[in-house]
This record gives sequence, structure tokens and C-alpha cells, in this order.
Amino acid sequence: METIYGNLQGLKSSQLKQLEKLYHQRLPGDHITTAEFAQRLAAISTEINQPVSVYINRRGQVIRVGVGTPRQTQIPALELPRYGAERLSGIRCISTQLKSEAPSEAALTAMAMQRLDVLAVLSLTGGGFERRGGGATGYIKETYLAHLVPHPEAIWNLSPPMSLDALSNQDFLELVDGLEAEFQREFVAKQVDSDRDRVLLVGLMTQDMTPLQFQDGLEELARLVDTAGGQVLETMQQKRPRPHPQTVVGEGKVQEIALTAQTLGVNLIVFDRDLSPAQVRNLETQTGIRVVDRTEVILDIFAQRAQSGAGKLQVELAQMEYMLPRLTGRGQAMSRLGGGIGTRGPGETKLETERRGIQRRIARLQQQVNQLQAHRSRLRLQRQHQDVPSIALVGYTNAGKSTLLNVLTNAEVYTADQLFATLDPTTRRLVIPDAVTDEAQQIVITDTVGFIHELPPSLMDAFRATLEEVTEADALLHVVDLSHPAWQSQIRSVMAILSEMPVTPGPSLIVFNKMDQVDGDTLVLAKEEFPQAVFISASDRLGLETLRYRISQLVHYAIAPG
Ligand SMILES: Nc1nc2c(ncn2[C@@H]2O[C@H](COP(=O)(O)OP(=O)(O)OP(=O)(O)O)[C@@H](O)[C@H]2O)c(=O)[nH]1
Ligand SMILES: [Mg+2]
Repeated sequence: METIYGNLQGLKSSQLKQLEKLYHQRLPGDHITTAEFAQRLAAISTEINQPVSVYINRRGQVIRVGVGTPRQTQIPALELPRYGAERLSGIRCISTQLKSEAPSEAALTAMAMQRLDVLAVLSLTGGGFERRGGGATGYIKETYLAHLVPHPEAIWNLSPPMSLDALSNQDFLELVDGLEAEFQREFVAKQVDSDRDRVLLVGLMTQDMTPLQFQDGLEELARLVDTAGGQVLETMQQKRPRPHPQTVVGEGKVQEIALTAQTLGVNLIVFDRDLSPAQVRNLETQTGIRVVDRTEVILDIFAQRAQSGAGKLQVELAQMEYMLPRLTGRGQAMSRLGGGIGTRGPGETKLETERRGIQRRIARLQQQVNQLQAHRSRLRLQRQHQDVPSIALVGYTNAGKSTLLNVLTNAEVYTADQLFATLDPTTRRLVIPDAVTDEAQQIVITDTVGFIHELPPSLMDAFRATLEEVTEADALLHVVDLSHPAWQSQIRSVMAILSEMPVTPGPSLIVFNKMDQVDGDTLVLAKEEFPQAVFISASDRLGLETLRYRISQLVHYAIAPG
């Protein structure tokens, strides 16, 4: 049985039969259509008084018949035989329309989303007749021919109205071969930076966030994508009271996203919030492009950064825990859509493995992380035996924690203007003048992974061995990048994460960093809101004397009995 797509309500069985028979037609490969086929389509469409759309492959076989416009009958991206910015899909559509006017924007958009070879639109006269000896005629008034163009200024080219003869005499092969050669050239030109993902960011502003929070979040996401190695080509946004349950953004926006992605040759769409497995599936099916969420980008950065065995172990655990509830159905779409951000790291090869295998793996990883935790706590115990007070550097990612550790202790921890430059904790000895006795005082200071707004829970759990360095320290230095426009919300995020830790961390001192980049108003505001804070510039070594003094005071306070 051949399926007829679209709205079949009210169609008689004889009419359905006529539509089904279209599947048996074979068209020549080198022409868009024959006049006979077009007239026959027009006759059926006139009889049922509805548009009809027929999809034909390069071999001239009819692969889909639908009642409705190209928009209403379109083939989901993942069902197209081939897909990608470097070529056309190998499918053309011939569609009838009852009115005599140029094809609608919606029809052209549908063409672009499916990367159709061409879209031929037949506008109908409203009547016609059957010739003696068979064959319909007189049903078609004029025709239009549309196809995609590879230039950045325009998405498609639409012909002026032309006769059916002119349409059926078009050299189809010459047209698509020429277009594909151009698409290929354009694609190669865009691939100069080929190992970077070409990314479209999508932000959804819901009613529970302020415009500022929303913008800060999007900017941070752009930095995360950049850090992960992607190239943000475009950012699109929508305002909705709450996310659409199936597709996060509304239906029209999904179309717009798909079209923009097609036009720009994007190979990855990143959403600024966490997505359910079903949402990812729906979005990928409708756009034909891989879709990942913010957490996946963060996990990808961690996967790229992880150096030590412990780091790799914890990243793999985080990836597995993230993946487990998302296993169903993702594998197929993923393999179809290629690699890049979100597919790297130790977890990658296990994607196809069945759930139970993953559960076993998680259990094993959990055990190893427990061992790691035990090992770290033994090290800490040794230190405590030696009565060396400990402090931990905490703060938002990129605040300057590692830079500060380096200038205080002459360490050589990797620092960079990147998010999550540090994953593995580093502990160093620090000798400072004792604030009370003025003698040399020994303490140890630990630098560790930075925090971020809404740190993914799977990372929180996986990195518990690392984060324990924070909760087990006698006191904390909370480093803040005061030159960052969102410094206040970054402080709140860090405090929120600290308060969620299973063990309450010790007392903390706020250290405002990057003073060399801060304007007077911000300084006044920060002093007002945090009168106890210390102000420094780690890179310019400003304020370090005061900081050493205040660290000593903090340690005395933290370890004072009672
Ligand atoms: N202008 C200025 N830049 C600074 C200062 N301190 C650090 N930086 C820069 O800020 C960036 C981040 O510094 P890191 O020390 O790597 O930051 P971090 O807090 O360890 O970051 P993560 O490990 O990613 O969490 C680097 O490019 C540093 O050079 C400062 O006082 N002033
Ligand atoms: Mg660091």
C-alpha cells in the first residue's frame, strides 16, 4: 500500500486510488517533469480542490505523494536520503496551488529546509478536460520554478511565471549539476576552519528571568562554545512564558532556526538550557542538525581538559550519568549527524552500548571515585597531623584562582583566559607572616575547578572528590573577577553551589580580583556590599601584602578552638 501524506479527510476512495497511482509513474531523469505528468497532477488536484505535492528522486521515481502544500507535506530532514550544506537532497517537489500567484514564503522555506533539488509550482485554472484517447489538459495556467542558491545574500531563486512547456523543457540535470558544483565550492571555502564546529546558539527567555540574566547567560554560553572549540556564527532568541514541551521554542521559530542553520551551513545547534531527550530528538528531526544543550558543552570542555587519571575518571562518570537517561533513540540520529562538541571524551565510544552496560560502568566508576575520595582524604589527614592549616581557592571559572595561586606560591599552574582551565586540584605550601606573632606561618593552599552558574548535577556528583578539597579546607578564599559585568550573580552562583555541598565549608573571605580592569563605580559598589573583602590584582601583583595578612587572620579565626 502506498501511503498518501497530508490531509485526506473527505476524499473518495476513487480519488485516493488516483493519488496512489501516481507512485507508479516514472519520470525521465533529465527533466523536472513532463507536461503529461504535470497535467495529470493538476487534474487530480482540481478534482479534489486541494493542493497536491509530489516528491521525485533523481532516478525519476515518485517517492512521496501528499495532499497539501509543500509545507504541509514536507519530508522530515532525517528521512531524506542525503542531507548537508554541501549538496542538495536529491529530491524535487512538484506542487499544485489553487490560486494564481507566486509560491508562498512557506513553500520556499519548506524547499530550503529539505534542500530540495527544485520546487516546481503549478498554478491551476480551476478546470480542464480529458483528451480523447486519454490524458488531461488545460488545467495549468502557469508555472514557477524555484531552487536554492549558494550565495550568502539570497537563499533561493524564484522564476517569473512561465508556461508549462517552458518548465518541462528545462534541462534539469544541467541545473542541479551546476548548483551542486557551486554548493560544493562554497562548502569547501567555508571549511577552512574545518575542525571547528559551526554553531548556531539558541536562547529562550522565559518569564522567570530578567533580560540581563538572559543576556549574561547567552554570552557565557557563547564563551563556553568557543572554549569547547566551536565557532558561533549566529545567535537566535525567543521570548516565551515557558519552554515549549516538545521543541523548547515555538514551531515557527524551529522553522526559522532550521532555515538559518541551512543558510549558514551550521553543523551544530546549542541551546542555552537543558533539553529533555525527546526535545533533542524532535529538534534534530525537524532541523536535520545535531542539537546539544549547555550541559553537554560543559561536559565536552571537561572532557577535552581532563589530563590526570582522576580528572578523566570523573569526567567519564559525569558523561555517563548525563547520558544514561538520554540513551533511547539518540544513537541513530547522532551517528547520522556526525561528531564534534558533545561527542568527544572518554564516554564517546560507549554511546551505542546498551543501558545495562552503562549502568555497570557507572557503578565501577563510582567505586573508583570513592577510592579517589578516600585517597585524598588520607592525604588531608596527614596534613592535619602536621597541624598545617589549609585554605582552598574557590570562585567562578576564569576568576583568576590559578593566577593567584601562582603569584602567592611561585607555582606554575596552567592559567588561561578560558573557562575551566583548571580541572585537577593543586596544593602548594604558602609561608606568610603570622598576623598575631609575626613569625613565619605555614599553610597549604589548594586551587581547584572553577564553578559556573547552574553547574550540571552530574558534574557536581562526579567531581565530589575534587570538591571535597573545598569542604575539607579550614577556610576559603572566594576569588571574584570584579571586572566581569555579571560579578554579582557570579558570587551568588558560587555561594549557591557551596551551600549545596554535603559538608558545610569553612569561613570564607571574598577576594576581588582584576582590580587593574575595574572602574570607580564598580569599586564603590563592591566596597559597600562587601565591606570585609580584599581587593587585588593577581596578574599585576597588587594588594598581595594585605591579602597575606588577611589570610593569616582568616586562618586564626577558622582554627581557633570553640
Ligand atoms: N586583567 C587581569 N587579568 C587577570 C588577573 N588575574 C588573572 N587574570 C587573567 O584571567 C584569566 C583567567 O585566569 P585563571 O587564573 O586561569 O582563572 P581560574 O579562576 O583559575 O579559572 P578556571 O581554572 O578556568 O576556573 C587569565 O587570562 C588570567 O591571565 C588580574 O588581576 N587582572
Ligand atoms: Mg584555574
